[in-house]
Amino acid sequence: MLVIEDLSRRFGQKTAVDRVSLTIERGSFVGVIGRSGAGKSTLLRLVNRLVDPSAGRIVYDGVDVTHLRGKSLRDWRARCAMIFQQFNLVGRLDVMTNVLMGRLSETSGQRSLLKLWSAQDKAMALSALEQFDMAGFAAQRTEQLSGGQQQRVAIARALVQQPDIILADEPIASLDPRNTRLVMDALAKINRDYGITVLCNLHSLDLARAYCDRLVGMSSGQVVFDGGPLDLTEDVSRRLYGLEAGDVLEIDHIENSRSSLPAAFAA
Ligand SMILES: Nc1ncnc2c1ncn2[C@@H]1O[C@H](COP(=O)(O)OP(=O)(O)OP(=O)(O)O)[C@@H](O)[C@H]1O
Repeated sequence: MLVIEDLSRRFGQKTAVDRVSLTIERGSFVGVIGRSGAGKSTLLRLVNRLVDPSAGRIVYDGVDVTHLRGKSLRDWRARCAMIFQQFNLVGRLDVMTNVLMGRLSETSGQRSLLKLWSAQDKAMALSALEQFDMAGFAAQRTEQLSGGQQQRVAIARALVQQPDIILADEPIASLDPRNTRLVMDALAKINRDYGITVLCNLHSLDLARAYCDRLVGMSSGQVVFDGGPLDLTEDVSRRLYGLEAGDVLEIDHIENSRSSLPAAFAA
């Protein structure tokens, strides 16, 4: 279980994340939603300590990871794999090598420098690629793949890391609808088949409702909504995105629109 307690991060005068407290159950698929600048990316980066908090704590399975350093920090980062909007793959290397990079924390520095991956690591990488229909591209240079294919390679790399948590920061932001579905399906598969907790920042409310079992809405660094997909009514969405009645929302298919706000919305 991941427990975030009163977590804040300031950048100069700006408070990007403001006293956020959340308890994330193991195996859940949590969507983090909210306007641009709401603090979603910073929250994910705080969890795997790419950004250090100004205040608050992050506790995983009873262990405080807020101030880890050195090897303990590297171990923690290996347990929470990050997936980025821009894939962060090495384009000139082949797909297989990129996936094997996910095994780096388990491989000695010398062996990884010499690319002496074990047979077990290679089998694991190939199996991960197979799961996302990417095994046929194993020997291809990564930069020759489409965006959606590259993101599936990034997800395979995250999977071989054998993480407890996947932090996906707008993983489908630059993809077309078909690739968007393939990438979201890949994350759903990881979550379902391996019980890996997924925290995923999303701009699309339709996707958030379709894939996540819990939605956390942020505004000005604070959590202002925390509920299930059905709680995300049109009223809630309008408040979250600060829209006036009549503005066009990207969610057109909300069936259960109610005028009263559910308890999940912290007024
Ligand atoms: N390294 C930084 N230095 C200064 N300000 C930052 C830094 N990182 C984030 N911020 C600010 O913190 C606020 C939250 O940014 P963040 O990227 O977390 O929001 P977001 O909800 O992920 O936005 P988007 O959906 O556009 O990615 C913004 O006002 C941003 O400008």
